[in-house]
Amino acid sequence: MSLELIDLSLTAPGASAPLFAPLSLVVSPGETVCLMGPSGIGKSSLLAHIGGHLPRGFTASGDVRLDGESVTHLPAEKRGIGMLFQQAQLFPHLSVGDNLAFGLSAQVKGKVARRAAVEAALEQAGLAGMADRDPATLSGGQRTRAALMRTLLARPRAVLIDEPFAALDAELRAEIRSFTLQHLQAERIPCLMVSHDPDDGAAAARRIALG
Ligand SMILES: Nc1ncnc2c1ncn2[C@@H]1O[C@H](COP(=O)(O)OP(=O)(O)OP(=O)(O)O)[C@@H](O)[C@H]1O
Repeated sequence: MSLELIDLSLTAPGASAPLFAPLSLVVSPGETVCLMGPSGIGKSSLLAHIGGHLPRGFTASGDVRLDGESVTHLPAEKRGIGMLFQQAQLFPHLSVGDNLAFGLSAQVKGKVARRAAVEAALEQAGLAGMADRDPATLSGGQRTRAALMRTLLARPRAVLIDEPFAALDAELRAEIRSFTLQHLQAERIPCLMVSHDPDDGAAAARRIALG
């Protein structure tokens, strides 16, 4: 799987000029590219655009391709792109296991197979036995790992992450960062990560600056 951006450019509502110079980039299978740049340059808006969630009023030009196929005109739910944010968003009304099952690809059929896939993902994330827990009872690091597993279970074609480790303390941040990047690499999923943290940049395969 690869994620390709071709001459991508965004203009904020009411602005007369694009936010940044046209961006062209290929993110290879399993590669994580860290996107850096000053506050307000449009990093989060760029991720939103790639994911198909660009807020109303923005205009965009250029193309987003997955494995060479243009997805620019597809709605978000048809792109197969997973997103992870700073506040690991688990549904508070569902158990941890049901949160992961919610992400699980429809390709996994049957109750038993789906439960086994969730159990295996929990175990990989060091969350074995926590399927029935309420997300509010998890630590920040456990929540982030659970959110990552929910994203991976959907078998995304690419993953976009926005400041995903910023809310964690320094020690946990390093652990969760390497856990996340290793999983994306193992699954050969291309990843674009927005971060201000130089350690995130150093852990990524490449760094690019918007400007
Ligand atoms: N709904 C909106 N209407 C008008 N302008 C907006 C809207 N949302 C964002 N912007 C503007 O678009 C620009 C890009 O915002 P964005 O959040 O993508 O930047 P960023 O690089 O992610 O910033 P930060 O690093 O501070 O999170 C900013 O200048 C912001 O003011």
